[in-house]
Parts: sequence; structure tokens; C-alpha cells
Amino acid sequence: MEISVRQMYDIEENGHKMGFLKKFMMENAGAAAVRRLCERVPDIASKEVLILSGMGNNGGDGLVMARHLAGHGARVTVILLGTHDRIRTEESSWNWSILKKMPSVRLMEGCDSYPRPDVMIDAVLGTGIAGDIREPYASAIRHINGTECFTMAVDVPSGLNPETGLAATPSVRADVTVTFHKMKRGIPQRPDLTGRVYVEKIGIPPEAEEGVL
Ligand SMILES: NC(=O)C1=CN([C@@H]2O[C@H](COP(=O)(O)OP(=O)(O)OC[C@H]3O[C@@H](n4cnc5c(N)ncnc54)[C@H](O)[C@@H]3O)[C@@H](O)[C@H]2O)[C@H](O)CC1
Ligand SMILES: [K+]
Repeated sequence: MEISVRQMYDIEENGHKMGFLKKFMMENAGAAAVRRLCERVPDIASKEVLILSGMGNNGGDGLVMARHLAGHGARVTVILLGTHDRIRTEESSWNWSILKKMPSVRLMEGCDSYPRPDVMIDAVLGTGIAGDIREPYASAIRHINGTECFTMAVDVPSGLNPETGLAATPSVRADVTVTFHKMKRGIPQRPDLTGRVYVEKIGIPPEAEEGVL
């Protein structure tokens, strides 16, 4: 079943009000994405992974992935597309503060030149996308598309509108996309951008869908 972005936000909100806090959803989202990544890239411990994280919760999912990937022995760099004081949500800031205590993960706040990794994680933009892509997000997306390496998009390839299926210029072209809870209706419209799509449950109680679906 495909759902709208509005329905996804309402389900998330209901789950949060039930006490299944958004930070738990984010933890499960990042962990599920890493499990899929390890399936697709079995020798992850020998890999250089670059995570490009935006300032919203899509970026927060990327921060969770950084911690899990460090646990798997990967060499992880996170580029936050702004400064940490401009992170927009409590759950994402919370994950950033954990990474600050982890020398095993290289953290950068903004950057002039991007490292060239073996694996790229697109955690730039998710369901919060609105309008034309602004900087520094646009450059980050162009960088992702300019590398040949294996690319995983978190929730939706950045630039693709998960409601309408319309793709901004630029939009990420991913090898795989891991989306959360249920398929958002715009995602299956652009297999050329998403690559293979996995839909992962993130622990939201089914009761959170009552009155929404
Ligand atoms: N579905 C769930 O239950 C869960 C989803 N998670 C993840 O959260 C994101 C949605 O997070 P949100 O903070 O609402 O939005 P984004 O991160 O996608 O973007 C907000 C961020 O981006 C800026 N922005 C928006 N449009 C543009 C643009 N055109 N150009 C540049 N910048 C833009 C905006 O200003 C904000 O800073 C969802 O996709 C999932 O990945 C939860 O982690 C778990 C639960
Ligand atoms: K993304």
C-alpha cells in the first residue's frame, strides 16, 4: 500500500504521542538502512563511507547510520550540510552530540571539497523537501551523482518529491533506496533515481495508523 507524505507525518506524530518517540523511529530507521547496506556491501569493514547529512531528520537518519557503521568497522566520514547549531530537530541534534564523542567517526560541518569514498550515503533531503534545491544541498547532490561509487538513498533520493514523483534538478541517482514504514506514493514513479527500493518497518505501532489510513 502506498501512502501520502501527509499520512506518513500523521502516523509518525501519532506514534510519538503514544510514547514511541521520534528518536526511537530514527534509531530504527538508521539501523535498518545499515543492515541493508551490509547485505549489499558485505565487506563494509574495509570501506570508506561518506554520509552527506542535511539539517532535518533525513540527515538525522544518516547520523544514526554513521554510529552503526563505525560499529561495523567501516571508516566513516559525515559531512553535515551546515553548522551543528542549525540542526533543526531535537532527535537529530541528540545524534550529532553522540557522534561528537566518537573519534572513530570523522565529522565535518560544511566543506569546500568532498572526499571520494567507496560507498556514499545520501541523507540530504527526505519527505521535508520543498521547492527548488538550494545550496549547499544542490552541490552535495551533484557531488553524489559525480562519483561512481555505490550509493544508498535514505528514505528517498534527495531531490525526488516523494509525494508527486517529480524530480528537481539536481536529484540523486541511487543504486538502492531504503524507505521507512510504508511506500510513499511518488517513490515507485522513478526507478531510474531510486534503484532497488526496500521498505523497512521502524517500530511504529500499527495503532498509530488509526484514523489516518
Ligand atoms: N517516516 C518516519 O516515520 C520517519 C522519518 N524520518 C526521517 O525524517 C525525514 C523527514 O525529516 P524532516 O526533518 O521533516 O525533513 P527533511 O530532513 O527531508 O528536510 C528538512 C530540511 O531540508 C531543508 N529543505 C527542504 N527543502 C529544501 C530545498 N528544496 N533545498 C534545500 N533545503 C531544503 C529544510 O529547510 C530542512 O532543513 C524522512 O524523510 C525520514 O528520512 C525519521 O528519522 C524517522 C521517522
Ligand atoms: K535522502
